[in-house]
Amino acid sequence: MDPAETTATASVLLSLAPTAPPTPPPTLALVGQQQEDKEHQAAEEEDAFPIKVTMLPNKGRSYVATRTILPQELIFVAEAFGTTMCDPWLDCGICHYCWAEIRDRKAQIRLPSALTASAKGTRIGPGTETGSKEKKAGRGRKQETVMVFCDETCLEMYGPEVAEMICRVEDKIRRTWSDSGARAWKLKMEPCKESTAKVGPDTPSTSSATTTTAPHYSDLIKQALATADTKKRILELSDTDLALFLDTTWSAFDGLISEQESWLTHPTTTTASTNTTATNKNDNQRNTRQHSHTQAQCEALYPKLAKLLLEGNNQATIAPKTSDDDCETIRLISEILHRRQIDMRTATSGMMYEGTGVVIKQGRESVKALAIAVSNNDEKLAGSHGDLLRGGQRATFKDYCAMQSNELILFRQQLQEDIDSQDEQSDDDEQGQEQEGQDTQHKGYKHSQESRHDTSMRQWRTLISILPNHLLGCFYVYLRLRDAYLLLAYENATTPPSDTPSYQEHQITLSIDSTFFRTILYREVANSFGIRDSSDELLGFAVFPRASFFNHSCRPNIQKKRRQSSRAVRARQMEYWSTSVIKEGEECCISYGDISTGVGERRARLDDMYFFWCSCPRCLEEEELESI
Ligand SMILES: C[S@@+](CC[C@H](N)C(=O)[O-])C[C@H]1O[C@@H](n2cnc3c(N)ncnc32)[C@H](O)[C@@H]1O
Repeated sequence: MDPAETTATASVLLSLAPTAPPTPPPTLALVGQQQEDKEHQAAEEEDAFPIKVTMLPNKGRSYVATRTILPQELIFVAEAFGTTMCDPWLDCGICHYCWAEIRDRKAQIRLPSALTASAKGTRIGPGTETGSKEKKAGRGRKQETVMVFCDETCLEMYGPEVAEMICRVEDKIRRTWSDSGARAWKLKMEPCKESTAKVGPDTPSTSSATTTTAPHYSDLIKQALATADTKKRILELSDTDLALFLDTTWSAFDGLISEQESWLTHPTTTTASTNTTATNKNDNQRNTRQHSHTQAQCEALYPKLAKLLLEGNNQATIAPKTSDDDCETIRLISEILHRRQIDMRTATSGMMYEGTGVVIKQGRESVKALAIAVSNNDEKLAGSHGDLLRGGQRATFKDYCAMQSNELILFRQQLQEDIDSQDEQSDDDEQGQEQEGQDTQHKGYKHSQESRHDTSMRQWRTLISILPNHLLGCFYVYLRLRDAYLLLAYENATTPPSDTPSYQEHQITLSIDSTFFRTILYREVANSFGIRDSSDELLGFAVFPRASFFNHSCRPNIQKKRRQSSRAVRARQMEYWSTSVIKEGEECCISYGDISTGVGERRARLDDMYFFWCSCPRCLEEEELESI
């Protein structure tokens, strides 16, 4: 079958929207008829989708065939919800929306410089990139953060405000965290406030509007240590207890950060406009002084916090620059956060996706609840996924949350690696820590002279010393992101309205808390797909929530292909094709990366990267052959 032909057919199938029948008068007979029509339509739609999500023993959710599938059938097309381009390829002539190499340089649009003009009325001019492989290799990359798009259509599809936001976030992420800058802010070590200011994604971090009473971080640190006070004890925790331990640890981290943030002098838009319009010289001087002081504070806060919270007895040193890998992660998280906000806006305006927004717009708590529901109730969720598929191609944040979170398994893997790599000396340290932990718990009188803050900080250091380095790396990325959002929120609050960036007009909220951060971060792990160009070079990564239910087999019956981008098909989509006859009820599997190696190597790689020991028919056969 010709791929191009089936592509078109599948698009039609996937965008199957029920044709609205003329609205009849509400008589009982017609209500019955409508019901029948609906059932008929549902049965037809069921036919259109040859796969459904189901639970399989030891494999979690998986797609299985709902009918016999013939070879070379296009099963479905998934659209990326979040993407991130590998660092060396940024600004090298790959469109950030459709991921096509930009050949027609006249149609190239660049961000952020071109955005303001384009938002007002288009400035598409000749680009400066050649798009050559030499450039792609990363040579000649400029320092400024830019995103390039084929043209206005691609920019529009990507979302100009999201693109601008990502460029601005990236500029902040790449700033150097220097000691000299950090001197401007002295962390306040006064007795802590009892009520912890919680800054959530729906509460801009510079706003003091919402404060919820949450346990104080000092209690949370104690609670985490009471759950487990050595690496080995953490490893022994059940899933539920480990989840609680991580929740408590991250909440303590949030509490420590939020307390310091709450000491900042908050800039307000009122002050900003007063500053620009005041005729009184003294007022102007006072405001300018206050602003420059606050800006210095904002710039210094997070570098200081990183030193205070991540260094200490863990012998970690804080990198002044964010690594390229971390920038890629942050770009992905930012895009997903902003897409969620667009979902919310769409839901609020009641335009599309009924149902979805009702849950999501309630904010952080709903996402937490949703994440818990997903992990506790996979079966129920699996059942509802047929609806998601039928709903159309465009994924939403709810779909993203439905993906498997790999936080616990990744944490255990990293902790085990840390333990394995410990030498005898560190084993001694561990025993020392164990002793110290017990001392902290049972012989509190030893430190009776300490202030409450000092005690908390000492206990915090004990806590981070038993966490895997990988988690400290996640803490660092989180601080970087919050730092960027704080600085941007400050800029927004102090920018005169006429210079307001478009993302502010669109009300993209600049804030994140650890619940959202973890929700996004640990679902990307083992669920994202590499995006490659025609010569198989890795350009970046994308998350396709609805494709994330394909399990792996070393003898796959489904093949994924990047949808060829053209002016007619403007999308960053992945197609899934059958490669053989698949019987009704049979599992539909893709392969996760290279399967050309031997069984041992394959299994080790899958275990390391995707956290499972492959027992597919091919692995079992090869294992048996090897044992003969
Ligand atoms: C992209 S997700 C696939 C969907 C997943 N099963 C779920 O419930 O969301 C990848 C994860 O699925 C599981 N998985 C995939 N293929 C598997 C296989 N052949 N055997 C066991 N587990 C597998 C692993 O936990 C892996 O990290």
